Amino acid sequence: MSQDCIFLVVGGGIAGVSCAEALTICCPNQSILLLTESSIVKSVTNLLPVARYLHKFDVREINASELGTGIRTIVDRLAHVESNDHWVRTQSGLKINYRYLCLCTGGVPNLFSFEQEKKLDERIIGIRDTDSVLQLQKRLSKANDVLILGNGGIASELVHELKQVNVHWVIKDAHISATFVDPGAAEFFQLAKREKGTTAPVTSIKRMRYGDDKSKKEVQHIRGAALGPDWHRNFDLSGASESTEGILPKVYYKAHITQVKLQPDDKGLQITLSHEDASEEQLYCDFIVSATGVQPRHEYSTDVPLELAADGGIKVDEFMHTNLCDVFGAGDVCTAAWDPAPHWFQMRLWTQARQMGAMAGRSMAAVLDNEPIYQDFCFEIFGHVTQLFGYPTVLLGRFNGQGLGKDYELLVRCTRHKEYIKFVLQEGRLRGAILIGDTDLAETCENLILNGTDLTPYGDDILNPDIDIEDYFD
Ligand SMILES: Cc1cc2nc3c(=O)[nH]c(=O)nc-3n(C[C@H](O)[C@H](O)[C@H](O)COP(=O)(O)OP(=O)(O)OC[C@H]3O[C@@H](n4cnc5c(N)ncnc54)[C@H](O)[C@@H]3O)c2cc1C
Ligand SMILES: NC(=O)C1=CN([C@@H]2O[C@H](COP(=O)(O)OP(=O)(O)OC[C@H]3O[C@@H](n4cnc5c(N)ncnc54)[C@H](OP(=O)(O)O)[C@@H]3O)[C@@H](O)[C@H]2O)C=CC1
Repeated sequence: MSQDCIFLVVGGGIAGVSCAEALTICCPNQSILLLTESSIVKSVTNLLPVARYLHKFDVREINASELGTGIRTIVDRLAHVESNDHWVRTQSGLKINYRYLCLCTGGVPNLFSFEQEKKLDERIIGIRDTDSVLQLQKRLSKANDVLILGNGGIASELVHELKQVNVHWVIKDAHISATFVDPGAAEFFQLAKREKGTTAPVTSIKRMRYGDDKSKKEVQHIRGAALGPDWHRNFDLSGASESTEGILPKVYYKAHITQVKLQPDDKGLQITLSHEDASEEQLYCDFIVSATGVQPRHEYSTDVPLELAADGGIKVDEFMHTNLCDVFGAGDVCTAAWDPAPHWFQMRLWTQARQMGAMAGRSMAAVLDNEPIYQDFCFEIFGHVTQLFGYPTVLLGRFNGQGLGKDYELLVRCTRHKEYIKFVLQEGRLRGAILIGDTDLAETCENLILNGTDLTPYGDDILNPDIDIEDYFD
């Protein structure tokens, strides 16, 4: 049994669907086949520009059959790639001959694990797709205490969304949400949570020169694609403890789990945490949510070994080409192995999954048509639009001073409960920004970063709340 196509895209997440959609635009008359393990695929809707190169959008789950005309779909799992002969084999034994292949097989949670005891691992769960949230929901319904491990996107969302359960948040860092924000913004979020609706906004501006590099490092087997924005709105994430109403999550800073024991009668877990000063502390929980990052997922075999980066991702060049002939890659499964533009770096986010998927589609089309191709401008600047602790948040460029060493300044404007704005300046030029709240500054900041405008003459006025900086630079 075999099938033929010109373009074969594997994976029904944002990267795969964006790649297939780009191909329908570039090569409407060629056969495009999407091989997806799950019949539910992700599609981007309500794309809204927030700045010139920055968009926010919704992610919709649709049945694979509802994808645009021009995309054929097969629900099956990729098992083997024979790149020299241009065919793949699926788990069910189907052979698919292709001309160009794009691997968009995403990632799985990089779970914290106690391999020595399987029973303990059963109480450690990760969040990736709908099934995993249903599992979380089931466990929560009987839980009084939950431990959340990790300090990135999922942990920050869960800590804000869980109800009727004691939340123990264990982080390696000295401030919360360190993957995305700096200590100042973390404090802004915590104050907002503690003082919900109590005080009037007061604005303060501070300039700080960084003496040390505070930059953060960037960036089981589960089936469906990663969840979409606001995924938690569709699920009741309540625990079994009504007496916890209004109790804030307890944060364990600079802490590591050193021991996990099952309590007698299968009652839950006894956890030992160790701190930087070598002190130890015990806590009890029903289960652990391991929100500890993503591992690229590529379980299929290949005739020629895929070249992998240190983080396990498939290495791709600026045109999303892997080391295998006519094989491309996009999204969470791959690692950007090109020399990046000064304001861009990779993070495993759906914005980048979409951009990489579309870039891969255009590159494959260009190779088929023997046309020149240039890297898309979106790879010139890192941009991320999200919500953290209920606040709209925009991250631009090297927003945490990533890769800038010790030689940068921070200019911060904070209005309690309203907004937190941080500019990262190097030699008077804006290199990155964190914009929390409805700041309307995204486009201005994007322009300032890309144009490299010298802001030295404006001094701290650049963030003076009485000056409209959008007008300033018009
Ligand atoms: C809970 C959660 C919240 C998130 N929130 C945000 C957010 O607010 N903002 C943001 O920017 N990002 C967020 N992300 C990250 C974002 O979802 C991912 O970066 C993005 O979806 C990755 O898309 P992808 O297409 O590369 O991978 P995936 O979505 O993982 O899709 C991969 C697809 O490939 C399929 N597949 C895998 N192996 C095979 C195979 N062998 N054969 C066939 N098919 C296969 C899978 O079934 C899946 O459909 C979140 C992630 C999670 C888990
Ligand atoms: N709003 C958004 O934009 C959201 C984005 N996402 C994305 O979804 C993906 C999965 O989210 P998530 O799992 O939160 O991943 P993230 O990469 O965002 O965060 C992982 C966190 O876990 C920490 N960590 C890693 N290993 C350990 C360990 N063994 N013990 C303790 N801490 C550890 C990391 O610290 P360190 O960095 O120091 O290694 C980091 O703080 C990510 O790509 C994320 O960007 C998810 C939810 C929301």
